[in-house]
Amino acid sequence: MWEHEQLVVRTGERSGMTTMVALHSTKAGPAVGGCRMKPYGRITDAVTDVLRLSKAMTLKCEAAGIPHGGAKSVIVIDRPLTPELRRDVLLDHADLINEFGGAYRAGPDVGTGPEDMLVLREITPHAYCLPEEHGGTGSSSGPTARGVLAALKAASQHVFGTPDLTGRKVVISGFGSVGELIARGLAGAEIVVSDVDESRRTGEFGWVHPDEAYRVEADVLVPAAVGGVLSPETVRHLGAKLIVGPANNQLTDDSVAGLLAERGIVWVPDHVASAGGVIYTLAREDDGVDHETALKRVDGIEAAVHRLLGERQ
Ligand SMILES: NC(=O)c1ccc[n+]([C@@H]2O[C@H](COP(=O)([O-])OP(=O)(O)OC[C@H]3O[C@@H](n4cnc5c(N)ncnc54)[C@H](O)[C@@H]3O)[C@@H](O)[C@H]2O)c1
Repeated sequence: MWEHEQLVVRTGERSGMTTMVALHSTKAGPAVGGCRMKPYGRITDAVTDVLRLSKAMTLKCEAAGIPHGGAKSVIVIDRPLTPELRRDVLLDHADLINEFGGAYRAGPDVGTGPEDMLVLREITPHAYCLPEEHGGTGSSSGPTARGVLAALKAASQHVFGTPDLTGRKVVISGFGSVGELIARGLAGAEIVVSDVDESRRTGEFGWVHPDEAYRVEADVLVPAAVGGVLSPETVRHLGAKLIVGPANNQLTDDSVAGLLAERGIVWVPDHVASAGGVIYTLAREDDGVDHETALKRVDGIEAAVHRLLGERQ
């Protein structure tokens, strides 16, 4: 069933590249969501991605009690990006964002960062997370990782009877900006990391090949790379008892949640665990609260996960 309010796909005038915005819902307020920039095999793959991700943003805002709806945008990279081309496609995308008249407000996502938001701002006021020296809150990776750590505490209490993961084996799949901060926030745990990018292997933590990350016997698995990693096939071989991570849309489809429950594996939905970034950004940039107050709101994810897992019992 079609449940989105709008999907707009445009060919950029400057760049000739395809960019798109999916507005899932504005019922709770203007829709927010990141701008993803990456190559896709086919345009239809990008459309599928933007539709799923925008719906997940609605769920994320709802779960976090934020008065916003969900949206997402995608810039489809179809050739090597020079700095000029990157700028052109961002400006094209900013034109598209403006067509929504404030109903869609963009932030960074995979492939974009605060410097790109600065380029969007040349054309549209509807871009969050500018670099701090330009008055924004910069990268949201820190608050996102903090939110995952809060979710981990509550879930660990539920599964292991203690919020403390000291001595427990934690596998983190995706050793990028959020994955690394989660690893550093779990002092005392036995951390094993995994990444398709071998250059991320530093020797500081244990290492497992990405193909094995979901099979390794562990107490906790943290999906921190890409979506669609929990499928009927992967769930059959999962080696962890608890799954909590920031990667968006971890399940290949909703039925996988039932398969996890059948195997007795506790999974905290990604739209709950990964909300720290959006909670922090909106608290600072829309509500104008200070850093500490915004972090306290992020820490509220712990109580949200307690409620969620309590209800499931
Ligand atoms: N950064 C945020 O504030 C934020 C907020 C909400 C959700 N998320 C989600 O969390 C995840 C991580 O975000 P990030 O900002 O750390 O991204 P990132 O790009 O910094 O890191 C992702 C890492 O995953 C690795 N990777 C890619 N495919 C992989 C695979 N198949 N197996 C193992 N590793 C793989 C990449 O090499 C990279 O090092 C993403 O799914 C993102 O959408 C991030």
